[in-house]
Amino acid sequence: MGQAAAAPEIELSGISMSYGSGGADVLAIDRISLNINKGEFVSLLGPSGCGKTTLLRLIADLLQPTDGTLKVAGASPREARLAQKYGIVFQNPVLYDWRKVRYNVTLPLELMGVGKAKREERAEELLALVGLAAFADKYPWQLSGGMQQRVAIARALSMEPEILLMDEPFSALDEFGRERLNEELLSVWSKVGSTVVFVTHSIPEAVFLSDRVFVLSPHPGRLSAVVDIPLPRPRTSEMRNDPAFFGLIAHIRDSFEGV
Ligand SMILES: Nc1ncnc2c1ncn2[C@@H]1O[C@H](COP(=O)(O)OP(=O)(O)OP(=O)(O)O)[C@@H](O)[C@H]1O
Repeated sequence: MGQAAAAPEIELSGISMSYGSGGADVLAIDRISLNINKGEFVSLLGPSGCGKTTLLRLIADLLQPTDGTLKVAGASPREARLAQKYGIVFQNPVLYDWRKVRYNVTLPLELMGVGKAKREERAEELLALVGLAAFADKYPWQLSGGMQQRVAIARALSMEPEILLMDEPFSALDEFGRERLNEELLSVWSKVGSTVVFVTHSIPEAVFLSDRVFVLSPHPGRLSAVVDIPLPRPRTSEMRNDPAFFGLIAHIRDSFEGV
């Protein structure tokens, strides 16, 4: 796991993105260049409005840049999307309340025409992976917010995506739930090995999870620092009390000063 890979899996060069047209343009992203390696866990970190979601949507092919080039595994984001390379987890889990948990997880497989037996097998595997095997036949509304987000993660992993894009997935949870989900996400990631791009405005969350943190500054959104996180893996809850952990948080906080 980590950064030891050949060609970068995601390459952004000189990416800019403006919203709107005419005199009212908002420059959300201003000439951002960065590379993300295969199997790497990176965070996009910054205050509200710095363009984190925009950047994630550009990678996901949900938006087109106004300038610059973006490559995913050597191809365009469109080709990557059509090749099912992405799993996406949004801030709000967007589950279907009338479908049991197992059928929420298998929805993408159903849409792709995967047979029932295979779908059932995958649901069992994925729910075990996110620690929800016992909840397969519950409905989403019977689960806590954290459990619902675990269902959304299982669903995002159902097509075995090479790249997992996560947009502030735990921001609606309390501090305890968020820390637990951070640890669970790392345990899932260590098993699936996807490249993860994780959007957050929490410095401790970015430090705890990532191999590298891309720090963004707002108005317009620019890349202001790239911080390596050399904490060993697997990361444990005890590491949150480690001076090295606090040191990295302070270092990133300092990089915001003057922003
Ligand atoms: N559809 C849109 N039309 C016009 N401006 C937009 C649109 N979406 C985002 N913006 C603007 O682009 C900038 C970046 O927004 P973006 O949502 O990417 O930031 P963010 O860092 O994800 O913020 P947050 O943490 O609040 O979600 C902001 O100034 C925002 O107002």
